[in-house]
Amino acid sequence: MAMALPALQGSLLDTADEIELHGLDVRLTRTELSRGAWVDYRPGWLGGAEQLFDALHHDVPWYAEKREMYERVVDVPRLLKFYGEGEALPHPVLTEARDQLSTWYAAELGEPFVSAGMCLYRDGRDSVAWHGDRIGRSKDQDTMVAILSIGSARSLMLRPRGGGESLGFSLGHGDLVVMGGSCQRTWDHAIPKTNQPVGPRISIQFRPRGVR
Ligand SMILES: O=C(O)CCC(=O)C(=O)O
Ligand SMILES: [Fe+2]
Repeated sequence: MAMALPALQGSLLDTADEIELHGLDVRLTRTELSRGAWVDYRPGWLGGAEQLFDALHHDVPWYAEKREMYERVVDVPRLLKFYGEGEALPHPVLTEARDQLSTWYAAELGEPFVSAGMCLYRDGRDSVAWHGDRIGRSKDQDTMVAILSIGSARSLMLRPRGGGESLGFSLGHGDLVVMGGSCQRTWDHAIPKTNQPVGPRISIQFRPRGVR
């Protein structure tokens, strides 16, 4: 039987979870991978991640993509939206996130993050297959790809290109991962499908100019 929540409890729940970024100066840990690749991980970077999820889920003009595979046209197993350099982002906290990342990594990266790619994984059947973000300069240059993750947690897996032991990060609920150094060309990453009953997840990938 459904129980009515006291009004006070409802309002407490609302105000406890404001959408806000925390700093990158705490709880950020770097994992050095092989061949000059590394990953930074900052759990809980964004507070109020579930509220931001609801806003983006509703406001972003998500589209489905198809691609050819073995001479058949198949659905890409996730929804997408891409915001290029200079395009307004669908929530002010994302502009703040991009700028905070640009400031934090300025010395190491030498240029700002400018684009925001977004993926919506509707359930455990949605995924992204093993790949590196190697369209553009990342094909032969070191760079960074920063991923803010909201909604349900999914595993981001990484493994050396050409084979080797993989490692994984559970990403959701406002967590940040930054893949850096040679990571895009010497390692691959994936969000595998899962049989677990998971809710939807949105990832926002910030990249510098000319990296895709
Ligand atoms: O959803 C993610 O965290 C990863 C997405 C990704 O690898 C990509 O869009 O290139
Ligand atoms: Fe990727």
